[in-house]
Amino acid sequence: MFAARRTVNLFQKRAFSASAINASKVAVLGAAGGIGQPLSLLLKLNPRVSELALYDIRGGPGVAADLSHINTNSTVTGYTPDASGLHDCLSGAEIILIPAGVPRKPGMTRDDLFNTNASIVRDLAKAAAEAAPKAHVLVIANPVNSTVPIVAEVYKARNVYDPKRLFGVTTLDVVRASRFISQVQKTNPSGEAVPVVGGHSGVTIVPLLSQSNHSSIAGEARDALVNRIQFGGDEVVKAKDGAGSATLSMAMAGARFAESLLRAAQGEKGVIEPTFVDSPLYKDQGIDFFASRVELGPNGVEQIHPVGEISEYEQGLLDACLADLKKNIQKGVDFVKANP
Ligand SMILES: NC(=O)c1ccc[n+]([C@@H]2O[C@H](COP(=O)([O-])OP(=O)(O)OC[C@H]3O[C@@H](n4cnc5c(N)ncnc54)[C@H](O)[C@@H]3O)[C@@H](O)[C@H]2O)c1
Ligand SMILES: O=C(O)C[C@H](O)C(=O)O
Repeated sequence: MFAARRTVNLFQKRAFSASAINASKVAVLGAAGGIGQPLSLLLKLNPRVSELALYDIRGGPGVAADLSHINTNSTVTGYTPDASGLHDCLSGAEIILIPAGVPRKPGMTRDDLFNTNASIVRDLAKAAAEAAPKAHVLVIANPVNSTVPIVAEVYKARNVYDPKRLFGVTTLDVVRASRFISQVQKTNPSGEAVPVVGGHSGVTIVPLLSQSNHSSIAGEARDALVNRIQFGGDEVVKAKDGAGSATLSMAMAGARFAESLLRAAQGEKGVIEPTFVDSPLYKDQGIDFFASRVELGPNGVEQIHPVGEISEYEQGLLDACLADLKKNIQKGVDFVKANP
């Protein structure tokens, strides 16, 4: 009898301390969309998430009701644009993921989404800056090279900008890179790590095969692999034939990034993810944001890793990247200045 009671008490104590460590509210803005739904599903399955707050201009409560029946401990609440919906969704959030915005159709570049998505991201950033200024903001909406600077400008204008807490999600590029190289080399993708630096569109995506397990890939095989990694998004857009772009692989990549951030926030050391952040690496060339390997910590960015040694061929890719990136970043900054 005594032993049984003691077991229960120990269990309760362990359960309490686990939930205290893991209490994390995560908000998804655009939660009813192609990415938002599977991303929210993966977050519902993540035991590090204690509260899931789902916002969309349409359909948030339905997605929340559906996910709330899954037998994991986290609570799920759906919010609409009515009354204080967005504010309530964001309030108290530690992580805010933004997949809200329109996806590409065949023939479009990510930059073609700017006119629609810039104002969506700006308005969501305004709400986040007010309701949860200390949350980590993970921008998925394209064009990431411009939408991340948009969020930064919105936060700067409100004096709440913390460069360590703003991330452009470029995880899908390294997910693709490890998969594509494994297909060429006939290896297990989980053992492949190809650093991808720069930004998240076309030539701004710079895979560093020289730093992979297969540094000897050269010639046409190398060129084809680099091209596939840079334009992997187009493959999906073409295959979906007007019905959007990558959603399921993106949900996996976004959930992986959120999980890494939560692991780091909960004290794990040495958590490294590629991400597009406010970075010192090319500021001397007027480029304020750059994706490279970033060590994450409880306050977000802990350490930004340099690009490292690269081949002459990769230096050519990097030069092309930097030229485009500079324009993409400036476009986002100018947008907020002209449309505060
Ligand atoms: N970073 C990446 O690697 C990556 C990968 C894939 C897609 N994307 C981008 O993610 C975005 C979303 O893609 P998707 O396939 O989920 O699109 P989608 O159209 O399926 O879903 C977008 C959702 O956003 C919602 N939304 C629109 N305006 C909103 C607002 N103001 N507030 C809240 N919600 C709003 C819509 O109602 C919709 O549910 C696109 O811009 C796409 O290009 C980025
Ligand atoms: O290709 C797109 O437009 C979506 C996304 O950026 C991707 O890389 O799949």
